[in-house]
Amino acid sequence: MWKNGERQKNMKTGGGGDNNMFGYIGSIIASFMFFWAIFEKFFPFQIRNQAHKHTLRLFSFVYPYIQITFNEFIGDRHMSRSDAYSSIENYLSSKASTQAKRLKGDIGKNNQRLLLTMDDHEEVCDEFNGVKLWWASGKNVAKSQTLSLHNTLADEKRYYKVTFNKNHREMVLGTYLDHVMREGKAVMVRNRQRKLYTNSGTFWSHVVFEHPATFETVAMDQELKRRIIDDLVTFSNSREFYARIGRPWKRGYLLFGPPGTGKSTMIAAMANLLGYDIYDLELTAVKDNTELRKLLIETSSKSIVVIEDIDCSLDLTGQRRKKVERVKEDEEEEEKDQRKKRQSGLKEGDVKSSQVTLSGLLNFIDGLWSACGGERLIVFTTNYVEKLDPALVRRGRMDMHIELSYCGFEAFKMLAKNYLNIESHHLFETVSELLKHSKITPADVAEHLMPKASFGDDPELYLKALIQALEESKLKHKNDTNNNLKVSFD
Ligand SMILES: Nc1ncnc2c1ncn2[C@@H]1O[C@H](COP(=O)(O)OP(=O)(O)OP(=O)(O)O)[C@@H](O)[C@H]1O
Ligand SMILES: [Mg+2]
Repeated sequence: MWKNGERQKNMKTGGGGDNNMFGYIGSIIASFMFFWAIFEKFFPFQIRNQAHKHTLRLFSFVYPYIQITFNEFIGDRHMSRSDAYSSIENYLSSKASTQAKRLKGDIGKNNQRLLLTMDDHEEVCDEFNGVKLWWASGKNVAKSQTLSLHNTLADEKRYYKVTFNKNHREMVLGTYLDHVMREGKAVMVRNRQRKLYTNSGTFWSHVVFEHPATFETVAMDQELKRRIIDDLVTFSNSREFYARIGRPWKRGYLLFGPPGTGKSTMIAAMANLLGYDIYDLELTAVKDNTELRKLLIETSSKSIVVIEDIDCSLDLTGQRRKKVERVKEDEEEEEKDQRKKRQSGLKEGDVKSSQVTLSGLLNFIDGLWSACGGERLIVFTTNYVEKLDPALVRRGRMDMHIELSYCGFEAFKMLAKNYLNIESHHLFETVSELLKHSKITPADVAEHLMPKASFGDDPELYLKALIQALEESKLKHKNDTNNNLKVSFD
């Protein structure tokens, strides 16, 4: 904790580049206070008022510091909590936990972690670009409204006050306070309870988002995984870059691959990596382009807008597919449609009246209003990438195309480590050979590695069951290839 004396000592020893003159500040202040006390006792109000004005002028002339106060509540009736105050509170929490002697702890309504802040009348020191600043918390207690004859309401007005040398005025008012606000908001975002939004009509409703998936648990090619993580992290740190080149701060990802290869799981891992909310946009529940635009405007910054199974949601000629009339291509898709309909609560009649078009969706992705809020990912998933209109997935709209495919040996090893807690086994070689000749998804492999009472803790039993499934899959794959050959000879 920084005391006033220490602050002055630091200024003298080069902390702020001042000379010895400031060593006398303490005694000057004490003398002023002494004279002021006498003055207040013997002179009338008008003279005192004038003298006060001049004293402040003189005081600010010799006082080498500047102070800025941030009040907790703003507005005439102090009804709303200041965003700046909340940002500072979050910004200072890490400093408070290491420097302050008295702390306050709380889990706010939307917080998922405990937030430690400094208690009233504590002080912490901060350093930015080699410049020292002192933050103090305080409160003014004013007795305001009288509730009854005997009761008074003590009105506590809390504030943060930052003190710094006047030589650094420009830097503090410019970059430093900007940095505090931004960092404070980032801490707030990291601490908040994240949400999963779904749309019904023009409204988003949400539940708390607590998906356990992380990139460590997603089984896939390691090199591809590293590239995706790098891309995401670079994106989230590129605010200035996007501002400089004049592009909205957003990035599009297209995830494609067969069912059960981890597309939805990866979206959850992305949200967990960056601490974003998810907006799961159900296009079949959106009436028209206007409604689509309205929904987008309501999404917040630091979020992922997801459209799952994009090929099922849009007719790629530009008109929405009429689901009721659509010829079902196979049983798998039919099941998916039923699921979508159930999720969105749509009746068949509703679907016919929907008019979201491909161009409406393109505007949704890169229209002017998509820039509102900033820092947003748009993720499409599909099982059939070849069915998508090239305009929809061109670079700039969908910046990164990620193929999630059948389970390879590397992905298997990751699943074995996560599910069975083993990194090697004599059966791994057999699994590796079989994986080369069978098409099995990570979801299927994971299913075989799920705990079973009859297998207990013995990894060998799980691996043997998996090997059997792989052999069956290999056989099926071989038969399918033979059948295809027969057709082509006819
Ligand atoms: N690559 C993977 N790594 C780890 N687990 C996976 C992976 N792929 C699938 N799984 C497991 O399988 C389940 C289904 O996966 P997920 O829902 O992500 O598939 P999907 O690709 O979205 O399928 P669909 O195309 O049908 O939506 C998940 O709960 C997850 O546990
Ligand atoms: Mg999915």
